[in-house]
Amino acid sequence: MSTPMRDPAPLQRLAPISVSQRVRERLSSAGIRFHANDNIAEYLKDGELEAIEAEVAAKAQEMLRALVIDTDNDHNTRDTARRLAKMFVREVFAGRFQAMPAVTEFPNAERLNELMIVGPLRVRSACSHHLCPIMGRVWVGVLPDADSNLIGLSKYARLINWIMRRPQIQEEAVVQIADLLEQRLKPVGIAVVMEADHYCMHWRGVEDDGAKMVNSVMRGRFLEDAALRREFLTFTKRD
Ligand SMILES: Nc1nc2c(ncn2[C@@H]2O[C@H](COP(=O)(O)OP(=O)(O)OP(=O)(O)O)[C@@H](O)[C@H]2O)c(=O)[nH]1
Repeated sequence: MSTPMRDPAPLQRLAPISVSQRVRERLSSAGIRFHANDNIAEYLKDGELEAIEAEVAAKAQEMLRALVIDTDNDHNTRDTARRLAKMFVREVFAGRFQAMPAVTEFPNAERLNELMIVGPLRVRSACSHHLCPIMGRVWVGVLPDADSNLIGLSKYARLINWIMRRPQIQEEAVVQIADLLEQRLKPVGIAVVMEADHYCMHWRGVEDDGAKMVNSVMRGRFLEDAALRREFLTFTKRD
């Protein structure tokens, strides 16, 4: 009498799935994009970030092994996988996993309607292509009206760094910054200029140490009014 073949499907269904797969499935079924520079904090449950960090550490350990590094006997790399996971999840890419910093908005009680400029603000990121550092500076120009909100000066740095602490490309980073500030401040004009060093060009690849990228977003009155745009750009004159 032959033994009936076992159907492997029910066992596969019971196999535990990784935390990252669980979160990816949750995001996909909600129709939420999870590109490198998107924030997914709202879709993480208690304890999942710790589990993601552990999963990243296990995968990083595999990568070190694939690079033929003897992590068992090399005292310098024994703990590197754990450090990499902590760095990506808690530090340099924390802007993907943490909720937006709290920002108090104040009414524009004195009806300020003149150009305000904040900067240069230091920003650090990494390119989405090679995960090499991007180190730069950002200037923000805001033209408020009576209906606009004001925010504390330090909150510009907090919001911008929340966006930059994700794998980015500079063209998308400046747009995300302008979108967020526009949403919070409701100005009649917003301008963002970013100047950055890309280590994927300095450290590797073409190995050009001097090249920088400068780009900007101009919206509302900054688009319509050349004199206003010039005034802002004069203040952001880079050395
Ligand atoms: N447009 C843009 N490109 C970026 C940014 N950061 C890095 N890059 C570039 O992204 C590109 C990635 O291109 P690929 O050709 O796929 O990668 P690669 O073959 O490793 O490129 P090389 O750097 O030329 O060796 C490189 O040219 C980088 O210099 C950014 O913020 N904006």
